[in-house]
Amino acid sequence: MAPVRVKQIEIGSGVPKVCVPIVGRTETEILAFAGEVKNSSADIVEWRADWYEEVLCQNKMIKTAEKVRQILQDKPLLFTFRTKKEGGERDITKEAYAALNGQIIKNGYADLVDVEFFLGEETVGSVSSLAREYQVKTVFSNHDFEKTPQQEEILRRLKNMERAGADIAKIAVMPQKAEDVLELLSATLKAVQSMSCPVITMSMGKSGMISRVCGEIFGSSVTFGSMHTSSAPGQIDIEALRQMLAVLHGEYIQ
Ligand SMILES: O=C1C[C@@](O)(C(=O)O)C[C@@H](O)[C@@H]1O
Repeated sequence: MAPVRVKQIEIGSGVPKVCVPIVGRTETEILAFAGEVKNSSADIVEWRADWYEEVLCQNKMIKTAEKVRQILQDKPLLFTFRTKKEGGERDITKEAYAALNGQIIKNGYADLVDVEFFLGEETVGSVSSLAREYQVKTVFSNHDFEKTPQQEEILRRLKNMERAGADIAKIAVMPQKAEDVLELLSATLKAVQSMSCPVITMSMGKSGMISRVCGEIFGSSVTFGSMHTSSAPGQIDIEALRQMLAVLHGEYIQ
């Protein structure tokens, strides 16, 4: 598997990289959050733009994006509009989704963009080819907030993302029982053994929390941690998460 370099960060080698989502509804909230994350130990910052109440107002959105970029300076930024269907805050047409991501990519406001895989070939293809042109990395993603598909299906989706041109392939699923967490971890291990792009996986909720700390062993290259507000169930506070990653990295072995 070949790691992906984004600014000073290498995704897909060593300790999983910690990504903290900015989840603010107003520009004031978003910029304050960006300031806090900038000064934290986060390796990557995700801006969950579907939370922003002005996200579909092009002028305001561009101005806010420019300010976020300025505040974060050299911290890698992942831009994400999560659709309602996959657990996000609002709906969007495919045209508006492609236009929004296009604006962010062309203006150089993000280092990585999240591309929802099930939006279909046309949208995924147009956003990802633009990203490639502007040297922005793509994280193809899929989320199931209800259940966990079988490991063969999880693996199939990750591989399809790679085949469709993802720089990084991501899937988040919800466990209904402990076996579901094993299913996700098993699929993750098989993915890193058979794919060439890094993968990001997580089992959500409390029982899936273990999957957010063991990426160094089973292969998930990024883990999402929270700073006072989380963007998905089961996210661990960034400081506690750092410690758990350090323990599993072997830093506390005597
Ligand atoms: O895709 C993901 C993963 C996530 O859903 C999680 O479970 O941590 C959180 C989202 O903000 C992010 O876009």
